Formats: sequence, C-alpha cells, structure tokens
Amino acid sequence: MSSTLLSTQGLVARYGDFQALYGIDFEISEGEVVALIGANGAGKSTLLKSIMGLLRVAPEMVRLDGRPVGGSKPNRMVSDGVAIVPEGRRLFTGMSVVDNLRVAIDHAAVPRGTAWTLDRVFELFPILREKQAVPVQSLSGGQQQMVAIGRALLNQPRLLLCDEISLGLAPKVVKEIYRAIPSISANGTAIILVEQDVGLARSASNRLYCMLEGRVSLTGRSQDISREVIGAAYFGGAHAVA
Ligand SMILES: Nc1ncnc2c1ncn2[C@@H]1O[C@H](COP(=O)(O)OP(=O)(O)OP(=O)(O)O)[C@@H](O)[C@H]1O
Repeated sequence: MSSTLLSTQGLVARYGDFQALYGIDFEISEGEVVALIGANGAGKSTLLKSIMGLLRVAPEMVRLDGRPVGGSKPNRMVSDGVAIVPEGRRLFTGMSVVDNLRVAIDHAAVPRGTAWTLDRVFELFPILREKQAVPVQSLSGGQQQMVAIGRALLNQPRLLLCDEISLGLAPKVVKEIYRAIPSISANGTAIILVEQDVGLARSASNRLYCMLEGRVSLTGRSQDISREVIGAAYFGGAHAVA
C-alpha cells in the first residue's frame, strides 16, 4: 500500500461540554478502503465530521499529506481533496438529478489523476443516466444514495468519507451500491466507510477500525480479524487489538 494520505493523532472532539472522542489515532493510505464500525453512539460520525472540518479540532490532530489541517473549514477540505457522503444524503429537493450532480462540479477540487465526470458517474450508476432529468425526491432511497455518492465524487476527492451509505436500504440495493466501491478505489480514491453491517464492512475494506465509546477498540486488516474478536471490540469486554 502506498503512503499515508490522511491521519489523526490523539484526536479529541467535543459537543459543548460532552466529550465524544478520546484520543483517536487513525490513518488511511492513498487508494485504501478503511471501514469504521461500532455501535450507535460510538463516535464514528463524529470522527468523520472532525476530519471534514464540520467540528472544530486542533490543527495537528488531523494531517493530510502530513500537513496539519484539523479545524479547516469544510470547503477548504473539499478543495484539498476530501469529500463526504453525509448520513441522510442531504440532496437538494426540487432540483433534478443532474442539477444535484452539477452543484458539485462548481465546487470541485482541482482534479488530480483521473477526474470524475458526469459520464463516469453514469457509468458507475447507469440508472442515474436514465433518471437524470427527474426531480431527485422522486427517486428511490437507493437511487438517491447513488446521487449523493456521485455528487461527492464530482468534488474530485482523493479521500471519500461515506457515512452509513447502506442505512435503510434493501439488501439488493445495498449490494448494487457497494459494487461501486472497488471501482472508486481503483481510481485512486481512498474511502472511509462508516458501516453498521459488520460483514459488509469487513468484505468491502482493506482494514478496519472498531470504535467503542469514543475510543478505538480494535484495528487490523479486515480479512485477518475474526468475527469473535470484532464482537468483543464492538460490544466491549476484552480490549482487542489484532
Ligand atoms: N450534535 C451533537 N450534540 C451533542 N452530542 C452529540 C451530537 N452528535 C453526536 N453526539 C453524541 O456523540 C456521541 C458519538 O455520536 P456519533 O454520532 O459520532 O456516533 P456514531 O458512532 O456515528 O453512531 P450512529 O451510528 O448512531 O450515528 C454520542 O454519544 C452522541 O450522542
């Protein structure tokens, strides 16, 4: 695997007086797929928000290409090549599929490597080409998720943050969406996948981190970690490091 793209060191995050993260050490390399698993409230979304600049953290707690970027504004992170598919998608209702996608093109980072285009997004999710003129709110949940992923890709990210992209979708649709993950990483884009479905997280990723109550309870290569070890790290009990 190539060099470290993004890392966090001793990352601490708070919502007012409430401390949600306690010293998270995390890293992801170029083109790598890393899954982030853990029970509700473990701190997965908070870690993504801290990386994306949606929560204030100290500069040296997040590094991109070794440069301190913690606490940068989200639009600065986008222009530095980090994009997020937020939980709940946050699409622009009342606008067509293609207009939702075009919004991202206007705010894209300077393309590095192979740039994402509308055509390439339509190749990844062919149904979106057919539905491009349709108001986004009339799409199914799975199709809306495809738009959200496509929009983030059109930001030309080197790192894509995905927050529970399978949430509330039928298994068949989830499979369709997850089929896109290898194509995205093959393009050189690293991906952090926050995922509730542990089996899915494990099979889609190179490495995983399990979080428990604001801390990393387990990390290792996804294929090397047994379900039992993951179970212990997920629910607490023995502190596990594979
Ligand atoms: N806006 C907020 N204000 C206060 N506390 C928050 C806020 N958002 C999250 N928290 C708290 O921070 C902790 C971590 O939440 P976070 O959403 O990061 O967990 P998560 O692992 O992503 O879980 P989920 O799968 O439920 O989204 C939880 O205790 C949660 O209640």
